[in-house]
Amino acid sequence: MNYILEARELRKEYPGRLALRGLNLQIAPGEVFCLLGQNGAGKSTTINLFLGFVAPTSGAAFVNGVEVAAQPLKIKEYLAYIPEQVMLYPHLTGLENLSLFSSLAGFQYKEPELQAYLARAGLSTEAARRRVGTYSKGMRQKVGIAIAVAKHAKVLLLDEPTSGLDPKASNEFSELLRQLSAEGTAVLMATHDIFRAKEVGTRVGIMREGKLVDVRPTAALNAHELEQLYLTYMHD
Ligand SMILES: Nc1ncnc2c1ncn2[C@@H]1O[C@H](COP(=O)(O)OP(=O)(O)OP(=O)(O)O)[C@@H](O)[C@H]1O
Repeated sequence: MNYILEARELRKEYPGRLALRGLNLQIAPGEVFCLLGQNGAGKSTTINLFLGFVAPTSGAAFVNGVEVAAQPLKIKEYLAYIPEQVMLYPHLTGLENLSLFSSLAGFQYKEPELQAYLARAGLSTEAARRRVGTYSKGMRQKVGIAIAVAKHAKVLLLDEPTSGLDPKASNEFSELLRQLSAEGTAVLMATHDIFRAKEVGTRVGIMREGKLVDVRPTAALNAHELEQLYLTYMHD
C-alpha cells in the first residue's frame, strides 16, 4: 500500500512539554482523516510536523514516501495547507491571488482556467474580481481550496477549517472535500467538530495528551457511538 501520509513513532517535545508521544498514522489517497481532540491534544503539532514547520524530536513524518525533515522542499509539491485563517494578499483580487500562488508552484494559467478553478471552489466570477480584503472567511477558504486544486496537491492539511464558518459555508466546504476525496486527494483535518468529522471523514482519530487513543472508520459509527466518543474523549 502506498500511503500519502505516514507518521512513524513521531515525537515532539517542546521545552517542558511533551506535545506528541510516538504517533503512528497512515493515510491513503482519497481518505479524509479527521483528527479530533481537546485543546492541546497535539492535533496542530501533528499537522505542523507533516508541513515541516516544526522538526520532530524523534521519529519521522513522510509525505508520498518522502521524509519531511530530509526533503522539506520536495514535500511542498504534494501538499496544500489550509489553516483556520487562509493568508492571502488583501490588496489583490481572488483571481490575482490564485494566479500568483499557482505560478509560485510552477503552474501558469490563463484567466478562464483560473476562473474555472475558483468557480469549482464555489467563488462567483463577480467575487473573484474583488479584492480579497473584502472577503469573508469562507470566501478566503474557497480561494485556498482553488489554490490547492490548481497546484494539483495530492494531500490537503486542514487545521480547524470550519470553525467560525456559518452552516451554509461549512456545508459547501464539506461537499468540496468530498468531491476532492472522490478524485483521490487525501485530507488530514484537525477539528473539534465531531459531527462534521462524521459527515465528511472516512476515518476519525481521537488524540489525547499527544497520543492517538482511538481510530474508527466513520461509516461504522452510529449516533450513539459518536456521542459516547464525545463524552469519553472530548468533554472536559
Ligand atoms: N511552540 C510551542 N512551544 C511550547 N509548547 C507548545 C508549542 N506549540 C504547542 N505547544 C504545546 O504542545 C501541546 C499540543 O499543542 P497543539 O497545538 O498541537 O494541540 P491541539 O490539539 O492542536 O490544540 P488546539 O485545538 O488548541 O489547537 C500543547 O500543550 C501546547 O501548549
